[in-house]
Amino acid sequence: MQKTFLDIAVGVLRCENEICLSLRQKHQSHADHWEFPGGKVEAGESIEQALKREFIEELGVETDNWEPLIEIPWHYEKVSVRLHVYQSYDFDGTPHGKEGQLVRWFNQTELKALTFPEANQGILSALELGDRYAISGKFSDVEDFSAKLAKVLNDGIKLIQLRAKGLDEAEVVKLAQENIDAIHQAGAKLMLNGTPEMLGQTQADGIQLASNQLFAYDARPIAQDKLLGASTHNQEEVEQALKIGADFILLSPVLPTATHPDMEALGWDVFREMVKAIPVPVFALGGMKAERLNQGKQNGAQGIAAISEFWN
Ligand SMILES: Nc1nc2c([nH]c(=O)n2[C@H]2C[C@H](O)[C@@H](COP(=O)(O)OP(=O)(O)OP(=O)(O)O)O2)c(=O)[nH]1
Repeated sequence: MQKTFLDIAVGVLRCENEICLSLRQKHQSHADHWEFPGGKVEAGESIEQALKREFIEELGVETDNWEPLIEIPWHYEKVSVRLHVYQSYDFDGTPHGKEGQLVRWFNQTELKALTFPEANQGILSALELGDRYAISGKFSDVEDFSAKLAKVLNDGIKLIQLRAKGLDEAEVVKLAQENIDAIHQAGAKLMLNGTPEMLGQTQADGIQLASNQLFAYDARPIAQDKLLGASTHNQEEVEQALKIGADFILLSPVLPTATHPDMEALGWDVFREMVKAIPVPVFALGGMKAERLNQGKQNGAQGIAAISEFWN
């Protein structure tokens, strides 16, 4: 049976590193949970119009320039919602709880410790991850790896996957440890293409599970405070990735790619339809070039992932 979703406009209002939240009240569902202000989209309203109205009604501030961040479909016990999450830095006035609710600014790093409605996990991931994901490609030796990594960091890329198929596990762990300080100093995060055990031996930020690894687990294989990325190519793999609590998904190949000439490309139309049903950020992989970033976002992606485009 097709469920009807209630469209909810959700606004991440930002001021430098801080984000404005309000506390849901006793008479509401998800009482005492923090939320990004917003509410139901009324008939005939665009998301931006709904956000402007809600922020005036609930927080007494005029807002503008809302940009899409992520769309989250979610089934609660009594209602199914589609959260249309937008963000903006543009507001006039001081947000305050016009309906008696507590309103507070939080530093982005504080959000993980707060209690939100379940659907918000994907919003937190979307805020944490950038919009470009670099996957390491060929390198001749350790020095060459570090030089190529330095270029990626210099380009402002904040999410990097260490993928080195020619090395054994101990060598990958060593390479990760040798480069982790440079990555963290640049404000970036390192994902290991490897196992939970390897993650435990490094200070990397998370693991990227290959599609054939996903089915080895029934539940999330790493701690909540680490990032779990899942590589997928079809609906079945996406469902398994969500079942084991992936924080974000790589979906490929979106376009034909020289690395996997045997695989049929999904194309943007299929990609967009699949993303619509996924409640966490999705990176488009396969044939990605920097200039495709906007196209990816228009098709619902968090951003694009690539080897050759970023690693050279
Ligand atoms: N505004 C907002 N709503 C959220 C967030 N996360 C989340 O799951 N939701 C859900 C909770 C509600 O089911 C719905 C918001 O609808 P609403 O804000 O008009 O609902 P409401 O206060 O009248 O409360 P209720 O009907 O759910 O009790 O979206 C969030 O971060 N912000």
